[in-house]
Amino acid sequence: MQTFQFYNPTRIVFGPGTVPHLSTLVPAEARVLVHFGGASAEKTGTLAEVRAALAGRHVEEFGGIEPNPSYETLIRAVELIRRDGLDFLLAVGGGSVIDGTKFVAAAVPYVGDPWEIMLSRGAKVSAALPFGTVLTLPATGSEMNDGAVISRRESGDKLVFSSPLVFPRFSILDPAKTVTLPPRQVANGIADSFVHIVEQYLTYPVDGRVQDRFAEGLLQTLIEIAPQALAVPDDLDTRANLMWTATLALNGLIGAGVPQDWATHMIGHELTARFGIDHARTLSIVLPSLLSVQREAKREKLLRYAERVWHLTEGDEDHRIEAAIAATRAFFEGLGIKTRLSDYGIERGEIEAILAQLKAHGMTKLGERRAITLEVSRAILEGAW
Ligand SMILES: NC(=O)c1ccc[n+]([C@@H]2O[C@H](COP(=O)([O-])OP(=O)(O)OC[C@H]3O[C@@H](n4cnc5c(N)ncnc54)[C@H](O)[C@@H]3O)[C@@H](O)[C@H]2O)c1
Repeated sequence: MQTFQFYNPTRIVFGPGTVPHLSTLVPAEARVLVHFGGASAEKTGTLAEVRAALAGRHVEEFGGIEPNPSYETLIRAVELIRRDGLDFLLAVGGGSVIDGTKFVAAAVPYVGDPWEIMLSRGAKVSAALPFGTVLTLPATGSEMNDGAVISRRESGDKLVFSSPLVFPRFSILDPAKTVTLPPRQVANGIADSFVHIVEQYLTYPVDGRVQDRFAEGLLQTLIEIAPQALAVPDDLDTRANLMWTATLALNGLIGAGVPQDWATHMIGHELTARFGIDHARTLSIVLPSLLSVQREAKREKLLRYAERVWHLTEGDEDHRIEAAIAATRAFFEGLGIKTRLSDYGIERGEIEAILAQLKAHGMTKLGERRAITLEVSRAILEGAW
């Protein structure tokens, strides 16, 4: 196992009916800005519950944080907070609203151009406003981690930053808040969580037995609950399992002490930035091809994945690896997610432009061994077409 530090200060308040806990979780004297996305938070009644829990406080609201939150929108929240002297943020929504809130939290006290936060990948963050979250979409793990992904529309960038200063103070995880999700978002959440786990598991062995078994347990849970989570929205036990799996998939625990890949994410971000494809769908396009191209580098873990996650024990090693990659693709397709670039109407000729974006963003040595050069990314994208 590799040397590591594990730090996670986010309080999780889990279970149906937990939104009223906001009344004690948000400091009484705070001047609060509630962040939300589109119409869903209002329509589903979650905002009304939040307002009721914070009645009597100084509370302002900022809606319209879009999926793949944009710098252009978030900077308006920064201006509002500075103007009105607000000092506590509450994100109500999925990963986009929470990520956007993290950026705003860091941007408000930032001296200089806040985009530098993204360009420095968070290294320049030295202060941030405190914030909590009410999660409505199990997918990203953003509710219990210190990372965020922000897009800049004018330049077509989609960049990641992280800082220990942007862990949420608390996150309310109420599975009942997910019953209104359209099937597309449920499928996305399952696929996103799945790939988060794979990024931290399917690398090379370092005898991290605890991490491997945590990861295998989470992957098996997703495979087991996916059909029911999609078919029966108000099965709260299933939704609770999905919610907690998605959080544990990316709260730092399973990745501590083991190598991590993240190449699928970095290539996927370029697909969202260029074509607007949902985050989880980009991952489902890239991952099967990446596993295929990287089969030698990942050989030992692929064999373990085949056996422990998919129970594939028949045939020789190459056959089992092939079958595990096919099972991964079939899992995404079974969620209703197409797994090829061509399924999204993307021309083969676009691959050069995607590679140019990767180059422009410094993504020229990706993966757990930094061995995914642009040439390897080209092979992955061609295999994904
Ligand atoms: N910070 C991280 O660690 C991390 C990890 C992975 C992905 N991300 C980023 O997170 C973003 C994606 O977040 P996401 O997958 O949570 O989706 P999202 O937050 O973009 O939401 C997707 C859609 O679902 C709607 N929605 C949310 N909750 C709903 C509900 N309960 N009922 C009905 N509709 C609802 C939203 O309004 C939105 O239209 C991407 O930008 C991605 O890059 C961040």
